[in-house]
Amino acid sequence: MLNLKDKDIVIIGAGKVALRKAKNLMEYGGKLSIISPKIESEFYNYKDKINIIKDKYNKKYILNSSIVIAATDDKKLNRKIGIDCKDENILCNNVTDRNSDFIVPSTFKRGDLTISVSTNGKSPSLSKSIIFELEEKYDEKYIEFLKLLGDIRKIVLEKCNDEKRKKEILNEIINLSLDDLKGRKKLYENKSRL
Ligand SMILES: C[C@@]1(CC(=O)O)c2cc3[nH]c(cc4nc(cc5[nH]c(cc(n2)[C@H]1CCC(=O)O)[C@@](C)(CC(=O)O)[C@@H]5CCC(=O)O)C(CC(=O)O)=C4CCC(=O)O)c(CCC(=O)O)c3CC(=O)O
Ligand SMILES: NC(=O)C1=CN([C@@H]2O[C@H](COP(=O)(O)OP(=O)(O)OC[C@H]3O[C@@H](n4cnc5c(N)ncnc54)[C@H](O)[C@@H]3O)[C@@H](O)[C@H]2O)C=CC1
Repeated sequence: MLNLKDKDIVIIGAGKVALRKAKNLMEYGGKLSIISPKIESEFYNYKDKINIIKDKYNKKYILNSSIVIAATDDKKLNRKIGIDCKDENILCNNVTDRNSDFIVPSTFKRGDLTISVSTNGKSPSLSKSIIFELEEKYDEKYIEFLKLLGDIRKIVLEKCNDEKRKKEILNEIINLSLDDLKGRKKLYENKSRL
């Protein structure tokens, strides 16, 4: 998982695929710019968050960025953008090439839980379908569940010095129900040592 806060990310092309990648990246922070002569209209809904530049690709636009997404419908141009990025030591995701610097998995989030699936470029459709199944299993309840697990873990790390017991507790609590987890949090909060 990359921490993209304050990183400059440039997306070349502003069609449907660029829009999907942009929405995904917005969830991770980062300063997004898009460069394209034609802009998918939905991009303008995010004009406070995305710097929209209506122009053809030019190398000057990628200089000083950390990550570039080559998302035009011109395979040759996407490849050229990849080469420019290599020259400048910038990581590039090419949406028309399975072998670019990195590929984007299918992803969903439940609070701090992130689930991502990749097929290493073999079948993006399969990634999407597996994510669809997992979204049903890991529903909205996991937001609170994970928050409680995080709260309890903090208490256990502070109050338990026995490494073996610490591990046992942290391994065990993931199997509790939401209500039992709430009870456990109260119990541990009221103890001075665990
Ligand atoms: C290598 C990779 C590079 C990258 O983009 O990072 C790549 C490449 C290519 N995708 C193509 C096609 C499609 N991609 C999708 C969908 C998604 N593609 C995504 C990622 C990736 N796609 C990376 C590998 C991920 C992995 O390992 O699984 C997802 C997971 C994430 C995202 O894009 O955010 C997102 C699901 C989002 C969701 O969950 O909703 C669909 C289905 C749809 O749109 O409904 C289709 C049409 C059906 C099909 O082909 O399966 C083509 C052919 C283009 C052409 O020639 O026409 C190429 C180029 C090639 O293969 O060379
Ligand atoms: N990796 C992936 O997840 C997927 C990739 N694709 C492929 O991705 C490519 C893009 O697909 P879409 O977004 O649906 O196409 P689209 O037609 O909606 O968008 C293409 C964009 O590229 C821009 N563009 C063209 N020449 C440019 C230039 N010189 N400089 C800057 N921008 C330029 C256009 O202005 C347009 O905004 C296609 O080749 C498609 O086959 C398709 C599906 C999924």
